[in-house]
Amino acid sequence: MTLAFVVNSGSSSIKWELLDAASGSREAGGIVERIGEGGVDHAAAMRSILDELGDVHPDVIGHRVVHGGALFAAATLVDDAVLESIEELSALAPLHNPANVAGIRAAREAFPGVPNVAVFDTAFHANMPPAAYTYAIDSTVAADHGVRRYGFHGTSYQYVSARAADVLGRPLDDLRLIVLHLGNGASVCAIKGGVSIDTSMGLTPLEGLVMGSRSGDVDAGILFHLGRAGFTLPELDTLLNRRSGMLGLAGHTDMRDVLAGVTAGDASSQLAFVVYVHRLRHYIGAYLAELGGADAIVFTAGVGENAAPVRAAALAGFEWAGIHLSEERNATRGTTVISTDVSPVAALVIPTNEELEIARQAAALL
Ligand SMILES: Nc1ncnc2c1ncn2[C@@H]1O[C@H](COP(=O)(O)OP(=O)(O)O)[C@@H](O)[C@H]1O
Ligand SMILES: CC(=O)OP(=O)(O)O
Ligand SMILES: [Mg+2]
Repeated sequence: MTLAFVVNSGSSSIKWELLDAASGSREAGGIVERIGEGGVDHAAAMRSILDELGDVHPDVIGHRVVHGGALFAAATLVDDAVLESIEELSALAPLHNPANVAGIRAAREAFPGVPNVAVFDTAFHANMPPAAYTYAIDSTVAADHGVRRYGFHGTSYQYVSARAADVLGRPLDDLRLIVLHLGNGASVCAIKGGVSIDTSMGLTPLEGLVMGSRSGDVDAGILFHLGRAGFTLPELDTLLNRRSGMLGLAGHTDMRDVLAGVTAGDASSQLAFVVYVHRLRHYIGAYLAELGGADAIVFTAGVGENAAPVRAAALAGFEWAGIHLSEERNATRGTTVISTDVSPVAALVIPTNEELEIARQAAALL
């Protein structure tokens, strides 16, 4: 048994678990939400988690670190130099990396001598081809400032793609998968033989899909237009990262509220829903082209695992590509295979487990 303490620190929450990395058996766990509201910061949240944890002796501590930049292509044992690099990458992920650094500092202090491992969201995408990760801007400016596409949610993609191969009973090496990680932050990944060949998030976790409060893809010209109208840089950052997406369109970040609004006939919720789905379909089509067809389309994370109407709308009319959804299976909670028996492309719902994947990768470095 390898007892792992896992800290999954997001922009506004910390999920934690104490588990056996070998068996996956969970000893304790919890979540602190709404960090940043009411004076609670990530350091205070970590102190309350450590209090709740009490007198335990983990063999290893695994941390989700969102941005590893071009420096980290795999999970890494944390020393002072690594911690400093993660801190320097905060410029590329200001909502996430400072929280990850605070979590690592608190864990080192609470458990002296226990190894800490950083597991990066970006690592899974480290082998994307240049055609997918290069922005067509002045190459000197891009090189000087680390401006390229990195991609995120990689720990989730790694876990879910391996599970998809289990479900399909085929080796991951042979599979073309389109995985949609639809949480509060959301992205999609084209995975060929277990390798990410493209993903919708870019330099930061802002690009791509419509999210709870993030816009996803927009014309960069919008920034100049609003800048000339007097918006400051921090205001533009807040606008696109915190006041856009479903919140900006419908007044709710939570898909449950948007779906309730759709049912109640609320016009702004209906618009938010069709914009959200339109973007999903855009990427499914693009990744079908990039992969040369798919063996499975996989839904995961809060929205992907729970919102049947989103899955149905995302895959409607894709029969031409061999995707045949079973309405009945899709509507039945807890069903893994939601395509029909004759569908050439499988549609799957696979709950993600970033904590278990982090525990395994952390334990593997001991
Ligand atoms: N039953 C449900 N129906 C629709 N959406 C849901 C349901 N349960 C959760 N969600 C959505 O999942 C989101 C959270 O997903 P999660 O993967 O936990 O996100 P994150 O890790 O980014 O916080 C919520 O914002 C909510 O919109
Ligand atoms: C990278 C990212 O968007 O993370 P989250 O979904 O936890 O906000
Ligand atoms: Mg998440």
